[in-house]
Amino acid sequence: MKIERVKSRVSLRRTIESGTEEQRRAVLEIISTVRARGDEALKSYTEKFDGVRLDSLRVTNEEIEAAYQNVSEEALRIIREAAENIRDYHERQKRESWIIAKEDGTMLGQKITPLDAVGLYVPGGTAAYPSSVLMNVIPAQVAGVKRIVITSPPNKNGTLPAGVLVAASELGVKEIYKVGGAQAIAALAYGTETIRPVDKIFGPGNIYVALAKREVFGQVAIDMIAGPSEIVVLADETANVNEIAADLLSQAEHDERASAILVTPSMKLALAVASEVKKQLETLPRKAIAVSALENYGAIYVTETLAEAVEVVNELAPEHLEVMTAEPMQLLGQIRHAGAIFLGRFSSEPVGDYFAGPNHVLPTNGTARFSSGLSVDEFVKKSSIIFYSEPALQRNAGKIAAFARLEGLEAHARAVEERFKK
Ligand SMILES: NC(=O)c1ccc[n+]([C@@H]2O[C@H](COP(=O)([O-])OP(=O)(O)OC[C@H]3O[C@@H](n4cnc5c(N)ncnc54)[C@H](O)[C@@H]3O)[C@@H](O)[C@H]2O)c1
Ligand SMILES: N[C@H](CO)Cc1c[nH]c[nH+]1
Ligand SMILES: [Zn+2]
Repeated sequence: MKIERVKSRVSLRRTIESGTEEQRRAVLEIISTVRARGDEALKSYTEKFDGVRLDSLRVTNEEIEAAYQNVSEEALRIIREAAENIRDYHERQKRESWIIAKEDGTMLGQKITPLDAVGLYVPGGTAAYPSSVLMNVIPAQVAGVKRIVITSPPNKNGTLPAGVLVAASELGVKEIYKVGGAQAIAALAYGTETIRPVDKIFGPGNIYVALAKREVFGQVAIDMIAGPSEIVVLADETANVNEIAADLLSQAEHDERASAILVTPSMKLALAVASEVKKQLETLPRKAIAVSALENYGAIYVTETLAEAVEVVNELAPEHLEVMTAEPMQLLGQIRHAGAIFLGRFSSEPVGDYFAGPNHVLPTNGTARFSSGLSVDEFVKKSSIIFYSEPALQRNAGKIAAFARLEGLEAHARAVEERFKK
């Protein structure tokens, strides 16, 4: 890993991928074909891109039962325990509707209503994560969403990964479709004979999925366009070199565009971590991916002081931040921008990816400066409630009408005055 001395003004912000002209055109064509030809379009795109002709798009009970045969008892127990932790954490995010009554009889409030139907896209390939099924479905359930749909591209045998099916089934998700790419997003947004449309689409995917989500935004809501994983470790000379190296690699192995950065005031630690990362890479099954990620998006930044290192972290605004210093709790107040903050040496990043309870869908590309991880809030909407009593309106009618006339909106003014015409 490259070692660089820095003060601040460092950035890991990559440009959000907008795809090539050809990819954008392909996505537009896929969406319009799905709108025109429905299920038949889904089946023919699945044949073309995923190499399998399906008779039926929906996952059957038999497929779910077969999936259970391919997941060990132990894995099942772990999925269940993780799900419990995730549910427990998200239950605390739940907001209640509220209403207040004033002395003059006015009542004001906010009504929380879950979305009716959401769709979760689970990417195919090696990135099919059962943990992401838990992280998206559980907040939806806690919010009270009634209809939760999962879509994912089938493999060549016409099935979905066993772990994904088992995780979905453990949560009671019944509507699962074997459709991937832009065609899946089009089906969720506009509907086909088999797939009824949803109100909001969640989940990551490749460039075709990302472009399709952007294209259908407006017809439906979307969560975010998530970028590749990122980790920043903030450490001082007291931190354990092997543990830092292992944690950096935990995110570098995700994707060739993943980013892993150490920020430290200790040159001694920087040198030791650089050499330990090299050593640990040798035995990693996903070495090629991690090497490429570290070459292009990895770095070790050395600052003069710990305070400067904290400033660099805030500049980076990483998806995941690990604080491995003598007193991690004392730095918490100074950290302004990070999707998730892992404190101390026993809070390794994968603890959050799988098990602790907070969501692992987090803001990337420096967007932690202004946005937050996935939560129950993204699965509800808020309606304001207004009840004005007669005396309350009488007392304020003149002011409201005057405000309306200030904007030149006479009908607004008259609507209020109509109540008190003599
Ligand atoms: N940020 C996260 O949390 C996170 C998590 C998991 C995966 N991911 C990302 O998800 C992606 C997974 O990618 P993937 O490709 O394996 O699976 P995917 O499910 O995203 O895409 C597969 C689909 O892409 C479509 N496709 C492929 N080639 C096409 C072409 N030439 N024209 C039109 N459509 C085409 C096909 O319909 C296919 O079904 C990766 O980019 C990975 O980084 C991100
Ligand atoms: N670290 C990823 C999000 O950045 C989530 C994940 C899923 N499985 C393993 N990790
Ligand atoms: Zn991860």
